[in-house]
Amino acid sequence: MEALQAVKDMFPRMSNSELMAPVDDVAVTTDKLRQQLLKEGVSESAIQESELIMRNEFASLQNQLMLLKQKHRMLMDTLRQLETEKVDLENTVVDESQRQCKEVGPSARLRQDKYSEASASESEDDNERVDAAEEDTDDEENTFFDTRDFLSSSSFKSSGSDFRTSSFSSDDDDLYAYASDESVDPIIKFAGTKFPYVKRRKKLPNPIEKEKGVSLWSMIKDNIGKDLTKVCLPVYFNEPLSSLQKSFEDLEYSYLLDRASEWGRRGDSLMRILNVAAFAVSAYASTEGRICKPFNPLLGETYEAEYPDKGLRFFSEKVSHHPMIIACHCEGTGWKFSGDSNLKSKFWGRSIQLDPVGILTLEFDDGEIFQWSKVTTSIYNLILGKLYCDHYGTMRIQGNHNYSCKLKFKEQSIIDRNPHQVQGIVQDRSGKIVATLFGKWDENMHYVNGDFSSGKGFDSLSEAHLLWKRSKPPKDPTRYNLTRFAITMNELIPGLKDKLPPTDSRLRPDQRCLENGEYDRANSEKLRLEERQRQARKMQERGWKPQWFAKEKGGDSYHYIGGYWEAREKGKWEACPDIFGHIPCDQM
Ligand SMILES: CC(C)CCC[C@@H](C)[C@H]1CC[C@H]2[C@@H]3CC=C4C[C@@H](O)CC[C@]4(C)[C@H]3CC[C@]12C
Repeated sequence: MEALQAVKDMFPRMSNSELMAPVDDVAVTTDKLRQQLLKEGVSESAIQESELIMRNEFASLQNQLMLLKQKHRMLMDTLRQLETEKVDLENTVVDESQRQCKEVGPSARLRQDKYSEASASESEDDNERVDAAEEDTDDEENTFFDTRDFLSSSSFKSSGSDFRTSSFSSDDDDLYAYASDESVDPIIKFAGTKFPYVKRRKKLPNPIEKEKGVSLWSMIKDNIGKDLTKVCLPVYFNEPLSSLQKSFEDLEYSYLLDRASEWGRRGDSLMRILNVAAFAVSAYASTEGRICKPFNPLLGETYEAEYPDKGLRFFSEKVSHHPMIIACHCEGTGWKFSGDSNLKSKFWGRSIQLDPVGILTLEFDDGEIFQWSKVTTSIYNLILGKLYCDHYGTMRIQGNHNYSCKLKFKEQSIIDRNPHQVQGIVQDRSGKIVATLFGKWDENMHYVNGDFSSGKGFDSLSEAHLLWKRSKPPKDPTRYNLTRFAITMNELIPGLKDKLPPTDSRLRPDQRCLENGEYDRANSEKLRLEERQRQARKMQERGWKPQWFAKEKGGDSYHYIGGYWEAREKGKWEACPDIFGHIPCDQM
């Protein structure tokens, strides 16, 4: 926050009237010139000609000045707009770091020690960059060998043809990547693929209005004259998904959990944790090339995703506005996944660093539990250049049985020819490394048995197995760059609308308008809801409680209290307020 303030102070704030004021009339007089020329005995006509020349010269100078002033004004507005975006982004994804520091509860402390150290030091010295990845001074080597070189070598066997199922349309093949490894049991191969087919859309609706140009200026001019703090970021920067829906994106590759469940059932806990690790990495795949902001859900907004085609149902709710926390709960086939997410941010001028706080928990029906936290994400080029994000740091997947896993996400450097690398190891209770993982968070993950964490011995290596491969992008990519899975998330499939509570993200009007390409309406609806959301803090202070999640006794994390699907069965939504409509006076 301090850093943000410091940067803000760097921008001089001129009032709009100052900026728009016409250039003061520069009085140009030729009197002195005339007198001089008269003294020299120059003729009247020559004097008049000289005066004309002078006046013309000044007029063109004045024109140039006006143009410069106009350019200056545009630049100032651009700067202001950029500043607004920054602040808005902060508000959406971030919350007061101090508040969070104070609120570090037992569950947060459960996380890896190094990580908590990093967050604690933040309040002491906000300006010192604490790099979770660098901080990790573990015994193992930190070197990242070049997986690309390795993957392209002839010793690598498991790429080639991936597993395909016939029960899916041609569009859906490629979904369940699996090594062409004959030894893999077909039951494992088929785990997570034998679910009923549900017809879902393959593209977003065609935009009703023409897409607006990417020009920042087109948006700036709409905001001229507004108080900086009241300017809301135009909907143009949003993608037609809420953060609640975005959290469901982590489950795109849920078949990895189905496989993990099946492996464990057969007593192979190593294969189980390898699939869990691949799942944890796969959650990042959809962030590549995504540069729009998800909608910030309203307090109490919910999102349900019933996906029998993936053998799961997912539910999420925004449980707190300050700090912004989203809780989710997902029931799969043989497993349950839950967590709450809250982002701590640091602003570095041209980039923003987001540190997710909170633990994700995966519990298999046989009682095996895995817990991990997400790594740091940074968004670069906020001011100039192409916006992109990177994920880096160490992720520890802690299991309650035999194995635990450590995954390192390599931080991208400016000249990195091979970014997005992830490498990991699986250790047994005694600390022995039993398997090595490697890949890229936006491409694939492989494993080899044994310890290859130093990268040595890879030449002689003949067996690397594919665990996960990112599925191909949609046929009709939009400017939001949504994955095929994300495209399905805001769809109101036939019959669904009647079953939803009034709090579901799919019913949020501005988001729906944006999806339909009605940009102007989307903007005005967004303004209305944002105005409404300003009441949220007050509501929370007056003891507002989430509907479907509750804080653990003495803990800090939210847990699903149940009842959502039961209420849905009965259509009992009386307790769900109409959050997208107009606010009743008694709640103001
Ligand atoms: C509008 C302009 C200025 C900014 C656009 C910012 C985009 C790139 C930001 C806004 C919110 C961000 C997301 C917020 C939260 C998470 C969860 C984290 O565990 C992985 C990264 C991820 C998924 C972020 C990816 C980048 C993201 C989508």
